[in-house]
Amino acid sequence: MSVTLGTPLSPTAVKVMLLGSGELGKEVLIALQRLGVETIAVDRYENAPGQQVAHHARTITMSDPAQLRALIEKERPDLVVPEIEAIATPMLEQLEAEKVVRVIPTARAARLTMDREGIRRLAAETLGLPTSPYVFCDSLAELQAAIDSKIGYPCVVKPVMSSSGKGQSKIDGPADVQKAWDFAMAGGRVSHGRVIVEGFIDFDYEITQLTVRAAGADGQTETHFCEPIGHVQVKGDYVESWQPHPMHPAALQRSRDICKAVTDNLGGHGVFGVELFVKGDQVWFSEVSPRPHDTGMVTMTTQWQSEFELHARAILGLPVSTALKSPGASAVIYGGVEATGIAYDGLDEALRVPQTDVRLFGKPESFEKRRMGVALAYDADVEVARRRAKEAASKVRPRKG
Ligand SMILES: Nc1ncnc2c1ncn2[C@@H]1O[C@H](COP(=O)(O)OP(=O)(O)OP(=O)(O)O)[C@@H](O)[C@H]1O
Ligand SMILES: NCC(=O)N[C@@H]1O[C@H](COP(=O)([O-])[O-])[C@@H](O)[C@H]1O
Ligand SMILES: [Mg+2]
Repeated sequence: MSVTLGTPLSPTAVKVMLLGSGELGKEVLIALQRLGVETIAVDRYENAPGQQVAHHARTITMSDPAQLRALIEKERPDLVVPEIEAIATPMLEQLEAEKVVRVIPTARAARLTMDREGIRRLAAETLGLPTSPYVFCDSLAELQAAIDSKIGYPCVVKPVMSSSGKGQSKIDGPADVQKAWDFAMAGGRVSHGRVIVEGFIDFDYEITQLTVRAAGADGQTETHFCEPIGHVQVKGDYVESWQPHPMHPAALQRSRDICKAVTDNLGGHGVFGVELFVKGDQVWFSEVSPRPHDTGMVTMTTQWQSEFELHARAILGLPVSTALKSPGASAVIYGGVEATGIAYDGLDEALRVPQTDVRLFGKPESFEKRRMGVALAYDADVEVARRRAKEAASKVRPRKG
């Protein structure tokens, strides 16, 4: 097997198009740039983080199949790399079937993980993996009936298409049901009017198990596992992550068996962020992103090859190493204000916290709870790293410009 790369902006260029160019895509694009790949960053708004570092920036409605086809046919990338869920994935399947483009990891994987229903039914019903009990509902009445007959309280309601906790809420009793329904209707990325209600899992901890499918020397696909990433979520959105998260060997083995089953089925090459809930030796599959994961930003300080470099290498057919460099942690920097073109005070103070680093994503518009940056810290002691990452994040003070 020999992989050939080219020169960007020349006839030999290998061209990669990112569909979604937020903070995760930006890092994948930087990793691709370092290998001399020609990059096209697509997003729904202008000056998205990844668009600021790519050769080409395009702004379209990615959930519109006609716009998506027109752009891909015009740019003719070698690879299309979905970075968010809300994409017209059936169109990607068509284009892949017509051999117009290769989709990472596969168009089918992008479709199945585009909403919660495809992946949940695959994991629970086709693969028989343990998940929370769940029902999909199209109305408030169906939601109430599902809770009364099957799910019970407490439970969690989420729009079928949403991420980073948007539209998600926990229901503790009958008084919360209407509110949760209304919140889900307002919070989905594409309004579908459909939700999943899940039984609440009272886990000890949750992890992201980054799983990489990459070509081995003989051309066969190999599966590699990163050290487990522990994280804390508030209102369904990650605020803190660390690596490695200590696990009982039986729970770790069970986790990796689940990851292998899911990623073997989804196929293709690249990084998968498999989210798992753990209680004692019991492990539940929650969901999977067929791409780098937000909690995996910690790998920018903990691994020799970050999850973004791993993704870039794997999709290009290059070898990967998931070796840990140092334990470490990440902590999110939220916008805190509603404004465009905000300023960030306190970077010097943040970086004076030992063994830390900061990424500011450069998002053109800030919202109170929009993730605008992340602080990273490494230390032999993961608890020290967690403290320092949080301290560094707290020193960065976003404000109106
Ligand atoms: N059934 C459940 N039981 C207990 N906690 C849950 C359940 N479902 C979700 N959560 C909590 O909410 C978090 C976010 O849920 P989930 O990953 O489904 O949302 P999301 O919007 O897809 O988030 P992201 O895009 O960041 O992965 C989980 O990491 C977990 O902390
Ligand atoms: N959990 C999924 C996730 O973290 N996705 C990341 O957030 C961006 C959207 O941010 P925005 O909502 O601030 O535009 C996405 O483009 C991706 O990088
Ligand atoms: Mg999640």
